[in-house]
Amino acid sequence: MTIENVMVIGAGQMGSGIAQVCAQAGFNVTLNDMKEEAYNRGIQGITKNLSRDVEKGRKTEEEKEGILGRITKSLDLNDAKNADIVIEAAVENMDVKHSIFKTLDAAAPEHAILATNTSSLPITEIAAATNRPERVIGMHFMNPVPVMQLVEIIRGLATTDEVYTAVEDMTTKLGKTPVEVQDFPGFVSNRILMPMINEAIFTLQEGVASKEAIDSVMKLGMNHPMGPLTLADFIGLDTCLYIMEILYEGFGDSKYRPSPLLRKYVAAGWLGKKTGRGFYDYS
Ligand SMILES: CC(=O)CC(=O)SCCNC(=O)CCNC(=O)[C@H](O)C(C)(C)COP(=O)(O)OP(=O)(O)OC[C@H]1O[C@@H](n2cnc3c(N)ncnc32)[C@H](O)[C@@H]1OP(=O)(O)O
Ligand SMILES: NC(=O)C1=CN([C@@H]2O[C@H](COP(=O)(O)OP(=O)(O)OC[C@H]3O[C@@H](n4cnc5c(N)ncnc54)[C@H](OP(=O)(O)O)[C@@H]3O)[C@@H](O)[C@H]2O)C=CC1
Repeated sequence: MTIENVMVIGAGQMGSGIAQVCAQAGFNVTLNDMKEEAYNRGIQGITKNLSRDVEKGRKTEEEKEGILGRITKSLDLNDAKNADIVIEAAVENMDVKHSIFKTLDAAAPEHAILATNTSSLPITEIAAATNRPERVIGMHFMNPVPVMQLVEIIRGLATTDEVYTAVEDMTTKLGKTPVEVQDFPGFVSNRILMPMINEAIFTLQEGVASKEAIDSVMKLGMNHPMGPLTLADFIGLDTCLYIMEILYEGFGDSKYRPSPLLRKYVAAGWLGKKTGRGFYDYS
């Protein structure tokens, strides 16, 4: 199948990054959020990234304008009527995703693929909200989207080979590397990454070392580009907690219990970089 028109749901850090890389690759992009302010914030982020590319001589001003010109604003999920693929990147919550997928199923053309950028929620369960589970798939980008190479592609129970191949081809057109993964809690990326982050939070909670020391150990000792607490702030502590809860519930194994300190920070609204405060202060 041919993909020309892409709709992205959610203009947060992931949705705006996905919209940027799709527009850069020449796709027509409709970027949707519930609120105009959220859409405007998303476009501001994209514009900032593209302007940096122009300053560094990687793009011309015309290319930047061309990319921005391929992104159209949407505040209504019914704008999916022209989409060949929808990539959902709203909040990590099953009820929200179910409601979005139900609406998209009614609004999008029959041939359209409904993809989700979920970090951990079961693709099969999201697909069950639609009448087209064979056209629902996980397309899991990494943060920051314009920089990271990987897209995990997750098959739901009913996903067809045709849909898998179309998403794999699109991923390659975006300049990214697709990796096939089955539908299990946390897939591969977050099943391995998030318990490490959670353990770092337990280590902090138990007073084993300061936050700076914990991050330094993993940066200098293991050559990670960011320490685990800085990375948690970067991902969003709410998203980290949602993922740990999915792992804990999905496997029924106490080794995945979220750290109480993580719960406390989320309850306080300290969600990391995006709210200005998490383990570190960004104000
Ligand atoms: C939770 C999930 O479901 C899955 C996930 O995504 S888990 C998170 C996965 N991501 C990671 O693990 C990221 C780990 N961190 C890193 O790789 C690096 O710290 C980083 C790429 C984010 C920043 O790299 P850095 O060397 O420390 O900083 P910096 O020099 O400012 O940036 C490097 C390049 O990335 C670009 N960059 C950094 N942040 C960016 C952003 N948010 N958007 C676009 N580009 C960005 C910079 O412009 C810079 O590009 P050039 O060198 O070509 O100019
Ligand atoms: N953060 C990360 O590192 C990664 C996250 N993901 C996944 O990507 C998704 C988005 O995460 P992220 O971008 O970090 O989150 P953000 O909080 O940055 O962005 C989510 C955006 O979606 C909007 N939104 C919420 N509900 C709806 C809706 N019903 N319709 C349209 N828009 C909606 C939010 O609006 P408002 O703010 O007004 O609620 C917000 O603008 C999640 O599923 C997450 O698990 C995947 C890979 C990495």
